[in-house]
Amino acid sequence: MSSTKVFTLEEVAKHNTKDDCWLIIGGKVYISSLLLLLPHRPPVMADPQIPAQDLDFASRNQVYDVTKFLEDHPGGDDVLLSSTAKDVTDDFEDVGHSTTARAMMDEYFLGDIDSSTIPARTKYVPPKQPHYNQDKTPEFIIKILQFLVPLAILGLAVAVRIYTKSESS
Ligand code: HEM
Repeated sequence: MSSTKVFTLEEVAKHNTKDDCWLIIGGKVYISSLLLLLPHRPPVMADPQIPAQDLDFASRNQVYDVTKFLEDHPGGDDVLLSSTAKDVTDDFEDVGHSTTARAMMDEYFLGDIDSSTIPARTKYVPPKQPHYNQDKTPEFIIKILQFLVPLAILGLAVAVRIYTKSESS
């Protein structure tokens, strides 16, 4: 049995101040033979509670107590304080934290989060756009005509002028 503590989102959310700041950051946990290999992090032993069918890929969110790190965080304490009470894995990854940063995390590790307490992400559905006409042909024809019609009128005028001149002479 794993001795890692498991917290609910509600429990973690209570720790959201400068004097007591917990974060939920996860990662893709790849399992190779009996080891869980978290990218850029030292391998940890496979959790026997993870069902066998999930053994080639599993996702595990973890809870970190970063209270002591707030002042030293190179990205500032504000960003950490506004990262409480939610899964900030994507934000953490978007910053592109270095391997050094990832190695530091072990120092602040508290336990796992019960992922069933984290609300499922809502998938972004783009609003329906009015049908966009990909066919540019009519626009193109109008542009050509705008150029050709005055040219044709000019040509006609020149032709009439030449004709009337030759008639009179
Ligand atoms: C235990 C958790 C965390 C640790 C140990 C940590 C550590 C670090 C370290 C060492 C850096 C310096 C750059 C690097 O080496 O990558 C850094 C930068 C930064 N971190 Fe974190 N961080 C943590 C969580 C977070 C979270 C949750 C956010 C929020 C999204 C965040 C946002 C930033 C930002 C914005 C920078 C500045 C990046 C830059 O200036 O290029 N960090 N962090």
